[in-house]
Amino acid sequence: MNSSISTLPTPLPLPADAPTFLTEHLPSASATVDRPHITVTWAQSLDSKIAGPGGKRVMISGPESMLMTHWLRAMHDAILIGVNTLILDDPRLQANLLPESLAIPPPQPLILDPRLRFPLSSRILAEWNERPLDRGKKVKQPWIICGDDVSFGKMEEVESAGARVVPVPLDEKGHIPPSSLPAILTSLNLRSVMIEGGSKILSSFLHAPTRGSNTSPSPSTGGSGVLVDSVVVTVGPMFIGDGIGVVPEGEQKGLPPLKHIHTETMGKDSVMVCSVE
Ligand SMILES: NC(=O)C1=CN([C@@H]2O[C@H](COP(=O)(O)OP(=O)(O)OC[C@H]3O[C@@H](n4cnc5c(N)ncnc54)[C@H](O)[C@@H]3O)[C@@H](O)[C@H]2O)C=CC1
Ligand SMILES: Nc1nc(O)c(N)c(N[C@@H]2O[C@H](COP(=O)(O)O)[C@@H](O)[C@H]2O)n1
Repeated sequence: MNSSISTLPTPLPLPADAPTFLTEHLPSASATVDRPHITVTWAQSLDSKIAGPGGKRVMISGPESMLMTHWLRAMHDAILIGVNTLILDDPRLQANLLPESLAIPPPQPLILDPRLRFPLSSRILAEWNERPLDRGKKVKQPWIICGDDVSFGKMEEVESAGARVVPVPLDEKGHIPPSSLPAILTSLNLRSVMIEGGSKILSSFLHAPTRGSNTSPSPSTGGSGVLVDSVVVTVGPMFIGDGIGVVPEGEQKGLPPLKHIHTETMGKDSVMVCSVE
């Protein structure tokens, strides 16, 4: 729909209070629009669940690691979730736990939504529409990546409601192809993205083999063909039992080898930073 390139403000240099293990190991500061950095992140229980039965949201992260997640959000130009997470959790996707005095802008929300099921009642859209003075500072416009076969009328309806619609070709599964994400980010002038879930999105991006042959290795991880550069996982000391796994049932095979970079204890939780080999 709206094909104009957006201009993002240069992010503020991150203040000293960001966790050093993030600033040291996550290269979003050195990422470029031509070679965007892709971080995949989630919070899981000891039995590898990210939500409860029926996708019910569970607070896995304690206050310390949740604050870390908001720093992570602030360190990326964009935050990406699947449409099911939007529908089930109705998240805000801001960096609102960071001290207000630092005036750190939130990441750009990107929703992968092939059929454009985006609920017009969603909180991210309401906050964008209802807080005009906070635009760009505390709230960002939701950008919805959908299939290019969605009807023009539907796209127009969502754009009239205040979101931006970005149509792209779908793959044979009817998904946004993970391999197309770097080019999508480049076209949207975004240097880095934090993929936050849910389960189907985590699986599809972690299984994605390559970024394409014409891209150079990440300067910081050295990873050559891999799509995902960094993985940041919060592990909370709890069992969820029945619930949504990190990846859906039957998709545990073929996940990539990881290289451990750092583990930090944050309150009750462990936070692991890895690169993808
Ligand atoms: N603990 C945590 O860190 C997090 C937990 N969650 C939980 O995840 C659950 C939702 O997960 P899911 O149902 O798996 O939905 P999801 O949020 O992964 O969305 C899946 C949908 O995204 C669309 N999609 C577009 N491109 C895709 C691609 N390349 N691959 C896969 N899907 C693609 C499809 O329409 C698909 O149905 C919720 O219960 C939520 O609470 C979500 C984020 C973080
Ligand atoms: N880091 C983390 N820890 C948990 O325990 C979680 N349940 C999640 N969930 C993710 O956070 C989103 C909600 O974010 P807002 O606070 O509303 O911005 C939710 O949709 C999941 O993506 N994350």
